Amino acid sequence: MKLTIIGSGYVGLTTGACFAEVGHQVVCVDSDPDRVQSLVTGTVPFFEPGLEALVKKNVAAKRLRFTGSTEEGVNHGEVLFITVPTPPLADGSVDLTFMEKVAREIAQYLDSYRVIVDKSTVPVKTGERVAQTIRKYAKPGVEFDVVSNPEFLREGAAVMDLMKPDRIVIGGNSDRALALMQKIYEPFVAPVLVTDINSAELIKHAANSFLALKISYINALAELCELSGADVLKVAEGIGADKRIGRGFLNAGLGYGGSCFPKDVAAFIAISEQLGQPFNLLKEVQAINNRQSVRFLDSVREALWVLKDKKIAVWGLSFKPNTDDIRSSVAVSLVEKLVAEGAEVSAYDPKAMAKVRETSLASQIRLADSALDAAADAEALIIATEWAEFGLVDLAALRDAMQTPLIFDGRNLLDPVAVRDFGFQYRGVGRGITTERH
Ligand SMILES: NC(=O)c1ccc[n+]([C@@H]2O[C@H](COP(=O)([O-])OP(=O)(O)OC[C@H]3O[C@@H](n4cnc5c(N)ncnc54)[C@H](O)[C@@H]3O)[C@@H](O)[C@H]2O)c1
Ligand SMILES: O=c1ccn([C@@H]2O[C@H](COP(=O)(O)OP(=O)(O)O[C@H]3O[C@H](CO)[C@@H](O)[C@H](O)[C@H]3O)[C@@H](O)[C@H]2O)c(=O)[nH]1
Repeated sequence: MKLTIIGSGYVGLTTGACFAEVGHQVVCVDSDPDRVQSLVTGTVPFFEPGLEALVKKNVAAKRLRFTGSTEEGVNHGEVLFITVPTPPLADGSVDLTFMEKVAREIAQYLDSYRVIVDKSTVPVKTGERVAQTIRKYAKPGVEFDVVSNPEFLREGAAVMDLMKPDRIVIGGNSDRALALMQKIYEPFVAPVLVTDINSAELIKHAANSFLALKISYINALAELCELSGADVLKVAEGIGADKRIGRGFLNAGLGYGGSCFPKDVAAFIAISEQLGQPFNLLKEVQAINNRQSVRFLDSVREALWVLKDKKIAVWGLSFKPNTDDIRSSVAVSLVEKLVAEGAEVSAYDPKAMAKVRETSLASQIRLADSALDAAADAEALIIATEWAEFGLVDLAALRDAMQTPLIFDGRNLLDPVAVRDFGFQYRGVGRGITTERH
């Protein structure tokens, strides 16, 4: 089928490449000329495992191309997927100006029937507003349908998540549109859930908020583990073995970050308030999440007393491993807090250094060439993102490189017993049982 994706970011580009991979003819539109130029020359402007190869393969097979022209995109696709940003406003509610603008742009070029699919994460009832906007600005009589098809991919595993999703959610009320959507997803082996448009929109915020809730639940337990001498990893294993609970998203640490959870939990709270039923449980989810990094910094201060002039190494700057994305990264905000207190920070990330260089933080810290280089002469090491390579580091070399062998493991990456055997003092999150040497 002929498909158009409007917005070629993490979601748009991965969706476009995966649709092309299963045989659809895809045009990806983006309003950023630099991004289009980069994609035309085969360069994906962010790191996502497997994506660049998939893009190149499908461009070469002439199933995927890029343009800056929405008109070209609207003319090409029988179905138009909107994947533009839906960032937060200061009060937590969603800024829908990108959505509204795209709706107007589509309307301007609409000449014959199209399905307009909202894949961006939007508040419930946005589909209705998109339809009203298109109706208002389109030529009289032109036919179209609006469908909601939320995206559940995770960065770092985006291609796999799109090719083999747990489920595909399609919300709409037109048989014609739903039939086209089913046809698009036919090559994907996944259960398809068809709903009304409002339910589909709500599912996305409900899913992300529930995952964030699981993380805050385990982080609240981590605090109790520290106070009681229990080990949160064992507790997570013990409760996660119950199929009704599940082990996923029970990793205690510095809390959730990234471009989705913080904004989507805030959005769901704002949506619930607008609907007249404040979702107070989610406010506690946010509060626990914020407390994690505060508690973590407190433990660093407790060990080093004053942070001013202390040499602190930080491993990991991306918001999670296998991505170079530093949007709302807890690691970055932790570094900012250390810098604000006068610490001398040396940081290293396997993929995010280029993105950090584009920020003002770059001039305030030392950007190291490797994990060991970051740790040179450090009085403490903080693990802020659990990149696999940090778990494979030569512990003897690390101990010898550091001024003081002290590790704060914000993601429970290392084995406390193993690092203690190498002479380190170690502090994880929620690992009360291991705070003493046995
Ligand atoms: N990143 C994720 O992991 C993820 C996963 C699921 C859902 N989402 C949701 O998907 C949406 C997009 O997120 P993202 O991370 O891909 O964003 P992104 O910032 O990576 O990409 C958005 C792209 O849209 C382009 N754009 C903006 N306005 C445009 C317009 N008028 N016409 C054409 N292009 C335009 C931008 O230039 C940018 O390239 C958001 O609603 C987000 O919440 C994101
Ligand atoms: O047990 C866990 C799992 C995750 N995290 C943190 O949670 C954040 C988000 O992680 P993850 O969900 O893996 O990454 P995202 O790419 O942000 O994906 C989430 O957000 C996307 C955007 O909406 C959704 O599509 C995905 O389904 C949803 O998992 C990161 O800071 C992680 O460090 C934890 O602290 N503990």
